Parts: sequence; C-alpha cells; structure tokens
Amino acid sequence: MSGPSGVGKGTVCANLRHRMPELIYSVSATTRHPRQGEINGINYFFKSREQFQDMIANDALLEWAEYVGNYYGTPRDFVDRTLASGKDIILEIEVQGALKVKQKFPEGVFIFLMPPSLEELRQRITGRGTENADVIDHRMSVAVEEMNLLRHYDYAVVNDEIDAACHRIQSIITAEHCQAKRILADMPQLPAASEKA
Ligand SMILES: Nc1nc2c(ncn2[C@@H]2O[C@H](COP(=O)(O)OP(=O)(O)O)[C@@H](O)[C@H]2O)c(=O)[nH]1
Ligand SMILES: Nc1ncnc2c1ncn2[C@@H]1O[C@H](COP(=O)(O)OP(=O)(O)O)[C@@H](O)[C@H]1O
Repeated sequence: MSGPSGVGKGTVCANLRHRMPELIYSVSATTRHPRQGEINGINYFFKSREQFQDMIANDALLEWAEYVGNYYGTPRDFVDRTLASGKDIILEIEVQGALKVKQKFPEGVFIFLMPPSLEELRQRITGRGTENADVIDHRMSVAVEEMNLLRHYDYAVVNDEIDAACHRIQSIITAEHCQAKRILADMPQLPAASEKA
C-alpha cells in the first residue's frame, strides 16, 4: 500500500489490523527520527545512516528508497519468512519502493490510498503536527509526483472516511483471494485433471 504523506496509511492500517487480524505487517527500517509515541521495532526499526547503509551492503533489504531526505527500506528476511509460511503481508511503502517490489512480486496487489483532495491532504499532514512547514511543503510536492504514478497500481482507494476506505480495502483483499488463478495455483493437480475431462 502506498499513498502520500498524511493521506491516512497508518490510520487505515491500524483499523485493518482489527478487521483482518490474519494479515501480517512488515516493519520498515528508516533513518527518520522517531515521532512522539513511535516505538523502535513496532512502528519502524530506527537506524543511523551508517546502519542503514550496512543493511543495503548486506543485501538485507527487499527494497529501499530515499524519501524527503531519509532512507526507508523493507527488511527482506521477514517478508520471505511470512510468504513462505503462506500468509499475506502488507508493506506500507512509498512509490519507488513499491515499483521495485512489483518487479520482484508481480503477483502482489498494489493499492494506492488517495486523499479526497490536495487541500484535505495538507490539512491532515498539518493537523497531525509531526512535521515542520518546510517538510510539509516538500512532502506535498512529492505527493503530486506520487499521484502521477497511480497507473502502476492495481487499485486506487480514496480515504474519504476511515471505515469506508477500510471496507474497500478489505473487499479488494477478499476478492483477490477468490481469484480463480490464485486458487488453481494452490491446486497444481486440478488444471490437468479438468483438461483431460
Ligand atoms: N520504499 C519504502 N518506503 C517506505 C518504507 N517504509 C515507509 N515508507 C514510506 O516512506 C514515506 C514516509 O513515511 P513516514 O516518514 O513514516 O511518513 P508518513 O507517511 O507521513 O507517515 C511514506 O510514503 C511511507 O509509506 C519502506 O520500507 N520502503
Ligand atoms: N479518513 C480520514 N478523515 C479524516 N482524517 C483522517 C482520515 N484518515 C486519517 N486522518 C488523519 O490524518 C492524519 C494523517 O494520518 P496518518 O495515518 O498519520 O497518515 P499517513 O500514515 O498516510 O502519513 C492523522 O491526523 C489522521 O488522524
């Protein structure tokens, strides 16, 4: 899942945790400083630039990107282990990273969370009170670039109202699980049997 800063990704994911407790969430590494209330290992793994560069050098990241002056990346091991256990994992990452994940996992489901308007987006980032005015301006200009990449995503969900947006995402995930090709992929014998019939 991607979406501009302040659109409500964190809020939506927190709500989805209650609706779909079976989903697993990837915890990213970042060089950004923790916001008030953020906990290392829960919200992010907070790293120095040197530590982050070591993770890159050790190929410990599935993808990484620089966003508004900081590095963000997805630890590879946790994603691999979760997928190997047959569970679904949500990555809440920005667009450059999502495009890299799409190259590696084209079967992934790519959802872009949209704001109802740019004015509302600015109000949400400002209202959150976690970034200064310069950073908000920078994030708003990146937001427009991010929305220009919407065509690479499978779904666009407008976060007008939290419950409605979460319901749409839940419907997308449920529908994806019901895709015949996914069900057939888990039943390798079935296509051959039906072809003979
Ligand atoms: N590529 C990439 N982006 C990430 C990762 N983790 C978080 N991000 C993105 O980095 C951007 C900034 O995140 P953050 O500083 O927490 O700000 P927020 O989106 O306003 O809460 C957001 O678009 C996140 O989705 C990651 O592991 N990889
Ligand atoms: N649907 C919504 N309507 C109104 N405010 C929202 C909505 N979704 C999120 N918010 C608020 O917008 C701000 C940014 O949300 P947040 O989840 O931190 O965004 P993100 O993780 O995308 O940066 C928060 O103050 C949050 O309470």
